[in-house]
Amino acid sequence: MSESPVLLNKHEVERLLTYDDLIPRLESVMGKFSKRDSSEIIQPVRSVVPIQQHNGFLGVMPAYLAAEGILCTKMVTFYQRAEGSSLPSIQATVLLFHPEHGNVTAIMDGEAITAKRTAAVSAISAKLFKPALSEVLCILGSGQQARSHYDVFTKLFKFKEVRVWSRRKEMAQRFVNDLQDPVTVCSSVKEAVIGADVIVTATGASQPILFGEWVKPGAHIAAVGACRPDWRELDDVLMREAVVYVDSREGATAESGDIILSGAEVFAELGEVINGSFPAQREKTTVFKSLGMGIQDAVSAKLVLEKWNSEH
Ligand SMILES: NC(=O)C1=CN([C@@H]2O[C@H](COP(=O)(O)OP(=O)(O)OC[C@H]3O[C@@H](n4cnc5c(N)ncnc54)[C@H](O)[C@@H]3O)[C@@H](O)[C@H]2O)C=CC1
Ligand SMILES: O=C([O-])C1=[NH+]CCC1
Repeated sequence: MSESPVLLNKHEVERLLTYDDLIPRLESVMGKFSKRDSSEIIQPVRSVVPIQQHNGFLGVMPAYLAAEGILCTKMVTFYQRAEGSSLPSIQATVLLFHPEHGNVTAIMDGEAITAKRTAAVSAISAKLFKPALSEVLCILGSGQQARSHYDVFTKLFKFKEVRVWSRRKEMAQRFVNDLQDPVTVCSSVKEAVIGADVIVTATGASQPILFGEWVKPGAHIAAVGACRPDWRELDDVLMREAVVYVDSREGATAESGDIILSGAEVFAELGEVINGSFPAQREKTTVFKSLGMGIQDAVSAKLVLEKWNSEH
């Protein structure tokens, strides 16, 4: 009879998962993934069950990392919520299994993992693609992802100015009120992005909100929202003019409306740049289109469990 799984709630996962530990593991696993060695990593494209009646979907995200001994799946729901709803848009649970025996070893909250690993991967993209002189950070959206991106981007990089825009100005104001450092609240997307060197799009938009004509040449955009084949955050001009990087080519061509509907060409995966097989075109305008990957959840969950085990 196997031992009962460890149960970890959001508070515990948040406490145990630090960006300093997470970033190197994500860099390593993204690099390995891009080598496409199926004896090392198996990660199918996310299975998605649309719940059209309620503006949501259920995604199942399994992954097996042989060398690391990680067998994992995340189950995640995303519901487009009314502004100010008390329920989060993303709710998730992550299961870790014993790869040899198949029993569940841990069941943990996936909200904190999703928030932190997505922001950490965007930060890796910014490290590689942002202009050498990056003074202005702009965040579009004021939800969970906006906050985790603010946290890790301002932890890793020094900006002279940080701007935030949200659909309702009071939500942007609420976001800023929670922070220690000054952040400019902008009244329009245009005002927020003009002159910005790094732009994070982390909204629930399903139509473009960011237009290429406003974007400073050479800027880097970490595009986190619009994770359905018919949803957009970025317009055709931006998608076609920028050098487009993705987390996974298969995920991007199956799920990203920004890529599918604009017809933009994917230049490389983040992992291919990490591996040195494709260049980081830092001097050009770059888009990193993130959809999220099971391997990112898997290494995050393993890290959380290792930390928890070291304390018990
Ligand atoms: N790439 C990835 O790995 C991940 C992507 N996501 C995506 O990131 C986005 C943000 O997620 P959360 O921060 O968790 O959600 P959230 O609900 O906490 O925040 C959503 C933000 O988008 C804004 N928004 C909603 N609809 C909008 C519209 N039509 N136009 C402009 N702004 C709009 C809201 O005002 C809010 O500021 C979602 O699209 C979600 O699917 C979430 C998790 C992982
Ligand atoms: O990777 C992820 O968990 C998600 N991507 C888009 C919605 C949830």
